[in-house]
Amino acid sequence: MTDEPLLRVNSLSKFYGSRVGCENISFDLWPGEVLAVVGESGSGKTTLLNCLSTRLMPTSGAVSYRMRDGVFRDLYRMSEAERRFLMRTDWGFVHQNPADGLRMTVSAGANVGERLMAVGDRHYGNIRATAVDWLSRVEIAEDRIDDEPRAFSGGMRQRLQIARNLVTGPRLVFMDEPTGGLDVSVQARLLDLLRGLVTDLGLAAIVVTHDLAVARLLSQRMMVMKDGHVVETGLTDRVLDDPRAPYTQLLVSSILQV
Ligand SMILES: Nc1ncnc2c1ncn2[C@@H]1O[C@H](COP(=O)(O)OP(=O)(O)OP(=O)(O)O)[C@@H](O)[C@H]1O
Repeated sequence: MTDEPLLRVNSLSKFYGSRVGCENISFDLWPGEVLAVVGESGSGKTTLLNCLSTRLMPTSGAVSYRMRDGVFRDLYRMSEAERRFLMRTDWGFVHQNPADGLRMTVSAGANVGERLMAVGDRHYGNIRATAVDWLSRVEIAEDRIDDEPRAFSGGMRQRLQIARNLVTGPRLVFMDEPTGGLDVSVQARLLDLLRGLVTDLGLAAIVVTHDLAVARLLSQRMMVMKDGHVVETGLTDRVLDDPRAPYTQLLVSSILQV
């Protein structure tokens, strides 16, 4: 274990004109740590996630990331090519809608395999074997490897998206409502699977969710947002069992429908 964080977020703000997206957000994320960002619709969760993953440029603030060589780099001062390289190799991004993270008209095997090719693997036999292994890890039968994801159920698509993201061994995964839009029984199974993978791989993750059960199951720490601001942060069990901010108390007692 290292005694340095993976990600350092410093006074991050994003405004859309005069409207606050998120404001003055600071935290450290440690290797292997899962942070849940919760809050009702419009609280700024997606804005924050998109800024952290450099899909969106913040208005002010800095985020530094500890690269594999141990050196911290300011994400917003990197070149576009460097950021793309990080996204291909060291990071994953799991979208709520699997169609946003998959190529729907190429086979399941290719969806996983092309990420390996993007990091330089050229050996067809290895790529296929690794793809088969990853499909089985996300409970997709080997005989579906040549099928396109559009022939898959919602749950299978989401599991495929997860395999595509994890096959390159990322150190940090961003997830935007990873179980949203699925049937409740499918959600429970997916959540179990995700929890197992995150633990086995020692992944660090930032998970945006409006579902406190997802936060409870996946994260060690959580951050509660309202109107673009963090209203409470702490260990997930502490925040859920003993919420201190009045807004968190409302959330936890389910008075608020988020
Ligand atoms: N492209 C945009 N242009 C202008 N305002 C935006 C834009 N995107 C988000 N906002 C505003 O920023 C605030 C935060 O929105 P954001 O989507 O980050 O919240 P959220 O918590 O992710 O909500 P949801 O759960 O509905 O996705 C809201 O007031 C929203 O209206």
